[in-house]
Amino acid sequence: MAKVYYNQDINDGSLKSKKVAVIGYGSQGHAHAQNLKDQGHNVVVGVRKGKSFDQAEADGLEVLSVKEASETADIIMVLVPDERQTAVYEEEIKPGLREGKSLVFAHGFNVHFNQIVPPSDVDVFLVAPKGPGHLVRRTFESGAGVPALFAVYQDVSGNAKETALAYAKGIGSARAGVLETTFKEETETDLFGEQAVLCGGLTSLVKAGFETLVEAGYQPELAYFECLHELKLIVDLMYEDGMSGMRYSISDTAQWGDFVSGPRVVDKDTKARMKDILTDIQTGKFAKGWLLENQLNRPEFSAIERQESEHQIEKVGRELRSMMPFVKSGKKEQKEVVSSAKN
Ligand SMILES: NC(=O)C1=CN([C@@H]2O[C@H](COP(=O)(O)OP(=O)(O)OC[C@H]3O[C@@H](n4cnc5c(N)ncnc54)[C@H](OP(=O)(O)O)[C@@H]3O)[C@@H](O)[C@H]2O)C=CC1
Ligand SMILES: CC[C@](O)(C(C)=O)C(=O)O
Ligand SMILES: [Mg+2]
Ligand SMILES: [Mg+2]
Repeated sequence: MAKVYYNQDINDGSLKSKKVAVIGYGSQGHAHAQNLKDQGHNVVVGVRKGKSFDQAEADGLEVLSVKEASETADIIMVLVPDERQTAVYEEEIKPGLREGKSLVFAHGFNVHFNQIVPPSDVDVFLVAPKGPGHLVRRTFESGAGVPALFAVYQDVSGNAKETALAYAKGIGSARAGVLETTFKEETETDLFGEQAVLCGGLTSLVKAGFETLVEAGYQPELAYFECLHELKLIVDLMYEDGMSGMRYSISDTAQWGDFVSGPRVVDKDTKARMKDILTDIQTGKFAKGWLLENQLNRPEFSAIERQESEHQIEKVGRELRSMMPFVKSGKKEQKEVVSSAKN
């Protein structure tokens, strides 16, 4: 069994005397900065002028440029998008990265794929929450937490593991469980999970189900409720009590259909394709393609994003959700705070 660290296993005293720079104030950045601050840590946000800068100030945080924040902090957490990290690191973080400091990531991508080569006199580790940043904040505020992985890449001080665990506790992850890994394992499993199961696998499954019903003449609104809206309710049961817990709540008819039809949808060929996806991740083929797509200014990314937002399931969903005020948009909340801060 892997060792799982919880709050009571972690002494975060040493982190209290350090200054933490959270670079970037997006999905993960806003959650880390606010959670650490709420836990009594000394936090500065480093971000360029603009939307995020205004938001961080409106949230009551000390905000500096990336360069200034990196200069003043002992611990520098890099939370700008993966594809932009190398440029931001080279131009604005590296100059302030002196001996004795810690360079931290929430995903091992750039270090593992050799895009960022840290100097040899700093600690390098990652603390990677296993959940979207907006939920890292939301669960923290509700008294809970999102589990996280940590990995030490370089331990110059001899305290890198202690600091990583203290950081994980600071963002609330040790309320749920913190697990040790390596940069390689975190990077490859995170990419695999989001591509094959959590994001790519899921959206393709939902769309295929929706399209199958609509093409067979069923109402799109009904197909939306059946294939997307209800998914949360089913996943909530799995989150609470595992697959058998979910099956406890569904009808025996549904459970029999689950047993006999599920494996017809996800069969050995699907698993073989999952293995291909994993191979592309392990060999660096996926990373190379993603970095190239960004160098070209994201032509394919933008085209697919536009096409996806115009899919019938999205149009129907927007209409149906507007009639369910209890289904709150996390995105809307963020925008409202920014605009009210500017007014
Ligand atoms: N999203 C998630 O839930 C998860 C993310 N991670 C990892 O966390 C890291 C951050 O990802 P995520 O939170 O999604 O990132 P976001 O896309 O949400 O980050 C956007 C933030 O980065 C800032 N930014 C972008 N470019 C620059 C720049 N050139 N200079 C300064 N600031 C800049 C943006 O500022 P502006 O408003 O000015 O554009 C904004 O504050 C990644 O390594 C990711 O893999 C790990 C676990 C989950
Ligand atoms: C599942 C997507 C993720 O890996 C995450 C929220 O954990 C990401 O990179 O955003
Ligand atoms: Mg992830
Ligand atoms: Mg990820």
